[in-house]
Amino acid sequence: MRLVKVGIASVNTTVGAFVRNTDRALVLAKRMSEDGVTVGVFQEQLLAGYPAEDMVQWQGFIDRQWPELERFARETAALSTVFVVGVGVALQGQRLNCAAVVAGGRVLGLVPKEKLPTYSVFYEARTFGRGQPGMKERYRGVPLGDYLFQFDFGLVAPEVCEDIWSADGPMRRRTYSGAELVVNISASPFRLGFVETRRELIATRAADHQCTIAYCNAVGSNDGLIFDGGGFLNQNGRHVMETPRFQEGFAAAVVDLDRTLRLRGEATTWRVDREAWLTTGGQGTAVLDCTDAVRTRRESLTYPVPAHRSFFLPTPDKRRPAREALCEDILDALSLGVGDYFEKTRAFKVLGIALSGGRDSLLTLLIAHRYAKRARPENPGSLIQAFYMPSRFSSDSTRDAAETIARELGVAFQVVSIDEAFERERDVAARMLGGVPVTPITEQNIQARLRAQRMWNWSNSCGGLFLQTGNMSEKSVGYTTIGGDLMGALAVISNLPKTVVMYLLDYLQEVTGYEGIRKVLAKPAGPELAHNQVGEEELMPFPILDACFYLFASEKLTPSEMLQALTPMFPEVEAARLGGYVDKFVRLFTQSIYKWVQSPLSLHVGNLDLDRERALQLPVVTGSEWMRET
Ligand SMILES: Nc1ncnc2c1ncn2[C@@H]1O[C@H](COP(=O)(O)OP(=O)(O)OC[C@H]2O[C@@H]([n+]3cccc(C(=O)O)c3)[C@H](O)[C@@H]2O)[C@@H](O)[C@H]1O
Ligand SMILES: Nc1ncnc2c1ncn2[C@@H]1O[C@H](COP(=O)(O)OP(=O)(O)OP(=O)(O)O)[C@@H](O)[C@H]1O
Ligand SMILES: NC(=O)CC[C@H](N)C(=O)O
Repeated sequence: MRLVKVGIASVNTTVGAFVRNTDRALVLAKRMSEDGVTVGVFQEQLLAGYPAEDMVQWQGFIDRQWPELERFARETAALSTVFVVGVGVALQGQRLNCAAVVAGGRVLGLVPKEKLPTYSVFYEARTFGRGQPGMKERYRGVPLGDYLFQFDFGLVAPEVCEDIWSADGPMRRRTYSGAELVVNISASPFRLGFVETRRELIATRAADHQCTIAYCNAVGSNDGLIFDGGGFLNQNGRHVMETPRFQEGFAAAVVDLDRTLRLRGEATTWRVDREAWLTTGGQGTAVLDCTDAVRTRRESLTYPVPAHRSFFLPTPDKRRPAREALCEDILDALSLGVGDYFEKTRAFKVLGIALSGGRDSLLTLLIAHRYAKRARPENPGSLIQAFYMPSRFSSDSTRDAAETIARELGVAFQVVSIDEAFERERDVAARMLGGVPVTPITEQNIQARLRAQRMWNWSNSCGGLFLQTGNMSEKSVGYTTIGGDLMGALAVISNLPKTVVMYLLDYLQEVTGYEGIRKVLAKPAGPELAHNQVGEEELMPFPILDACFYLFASEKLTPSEMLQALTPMFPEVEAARLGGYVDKFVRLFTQSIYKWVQSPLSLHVGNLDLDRERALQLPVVTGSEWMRET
C-alpha cells in the first residue's frame, strides 16, 4: 500500500493580476498542506490568468510571472506538499504554457504544453510555442521539457489541459515510461454538457493509460469565458473524487498508488501495447529525481474506504434530474459571468437593466439578481436598477409584469417614458429626409435607440453596468436594432437560443413561484415597437427558428439539406411553409452578420455562438450563390 493524498484546487484568477492570483493560490496551498495533502494541483496559467490572448506577446507579461512563481515556492518552502502550478515562460523567443513543479522552496522543473487548442473559443497556437517529445532545455537554471518527476511517493507526469484531449498526447509515452500519477492542469471553459464530456474523457484516459489522473480546472469568468472549476480524481478508470463547481477552493482524496501499478500489471492488453511501443522505437521520458527535494508526510493517511461502507453496493446517487442540472448549470455560469465582469473590471457600482416586461430582459434580471444574492445577501436588490421605458405602443400588462418582478426581487424600478422623445426624434428624422416620413421600421428603431441612449447616459454618470438583454435566436436573424437593444456593456444571454430562454423561465417560475414571471409568460413574446407585434408571427415559430439556426450555423447544412432534416421534425408544418421558413432564415442570417459583429462582449455557454472574435468567424460581405443547387 502506497497512500497519497491528492488535493485539487480551483482559483478564480484575473488575467494580469499576478500578485493577487498568487496570493489566492497561496491561501489554498497552505490549507491543502494543513489538510495533509501530498500533491496539490493548481490550474493552467494560474499566475497569469486565462485566457491572456495576445497579452502573452508582451515580454513583461511573461517575465513578471517568474518572480511570483519564486514567491510561491518561497512561501510554501516549509510545507511537505508537492505543488503543480501553471505558468508562462519565454524560451528562445517562444512563449511556452507550462506546468511548474514546486516543492521544498524550489521550482523543480517545467513541462510545456504540447497540444495547443486553436479551434472554437481557443487561439493558443497564435501566441504559444509547443513543447516537444523528448525536449530537454533549461530556463533560468530549471529543467524545462518532457520530464517525469520522481518523489518519495511515486512518479508524477505533469501536463497541461489540451494534452489530455489528444489520443496521441504525452500521457501515452509518459505512462509507458512509468508515470503513475498524471497531473493535468486545465483552464477549460464551461460549455453546456461539457462536464459529462470531461468526466468520460478522463475516465477513458485513466483506463487507457492505466494511471491515476488528477485533473484540475480554473474557476471564474474572464471576459466572456466562464470557467466552472470541477476537478476530477480517477484511478485507472475508476472515479474517486469530483471537486465542487462554480466556486473557489479545493477538495482532496487519498489513493493507493500501488493499486495503479497492480492494475497495470493485470492489464495484459496495456502491457502488450507497451511492449509493441518499445519495440517500434518508443522513446522513454526522462525522469528528474526529486526524492531529496521534499519529504512528504503520509504516515497518517488512511486507506480510502467507501463512505457508505460497502465495496459492493452502489454509492447513493446524488445526481440532479436532467432539467434541473441543465438549468442550474446555465444560471450558475451566467451569474458567475455577470458577477466576475462586474467585480474584476472594478469599473462599476451597480447593475442596470432596461426591463420591458418581456422574456429576455426578465431572464437577464433574474441572472443578475442571482449574482447579487451571492454578493450582497442582506439586500441583493440594492445592487440592481431597472428602468421601464414605455412608448405609446407599450401595454399595461408589460408594465405590470415588470413592476411586479422588480417588487418581488426588491429591485429599484423607475418608469421613464420615451414617448415625447420618440415624437421629437421621428420629426427631426423626417426633416432630415426632406419632409418625407420615416419608414415604419425606423419608427420602431427610434424607440429602441432612445432606450439604449438613456441607459448609456444613466450608466455613464453613476457607474452602472448596462446589461444587454438580446438572445441568440433574434441575434442570428438581426431582429434587434443597431444602436438600440443590440447595445449594452455586457451581453448576458446572447448565447442562449430563445427556446432555452423560455425553458429557463418556466423552470424559474416553478422553483421561485414569482408572480412577475407568470405575468411575463402569460403574454406572447413581442417587442411592442408597433401595435400588436408578435415575434413569432414576424419571424417564424421559435422552435423552427432555433432548429434552422442549429442546422445552418452549427451543422453547416445547405438550405435544401436543412429542409430535408426539418421535414420529419415538424410534420405538422406544410412543406411549402417550412421551405419558406428555411429560405427566410438563411436570408436573414446572412444579411445580419454585419449587426452581430457590432454587438457587445458576451458570455459564452456553448461552442456555437455568434461572436466573430471568439466563436464563429464569418465574413460580413458575401454572395449567396454558393448555397444554390447546381
Ligand atoms: N451590410 C450592412 N453593413 C452595414 N450596415 C448595414 C448593412 N445593411 C444595413 N445596414 C444599416 O443598418 C441599419 C439597419 O439596421 P437597424 O437599424 O438595426 O434596423 P433594421 O434591421 O432595419 O430593423 C430592426 C428590426 O429589429 C426588430 N427589433 C428591434 C428591436 C427589438 C426587437 C425585439 O426583438 O424585440 C426587434 C424590429 O422589429 C425590426 O424588424 C440601416 O441604417 C442600414 O443602413
Ligand atoms: N418598454 C420597455 N422598457 C424598458 N426596456 C425595454 C422596453 N421595451 C424594450 N426594452 C428593452 O429592449 C430589449 C429588447 O426588447 P425585446 O422585445 O427583444 O425583449 P424582451 O421584451 O425582453 O423579450 P420578448 O422578446 O420576450 O418580448 C428588452 O429586453 C429591453 O431591455
Ligand atoms: N485550455 C485548454 O487547453 C482548453 C482546451 C480543452 N479541450 C477544453 O476545453 O477543455
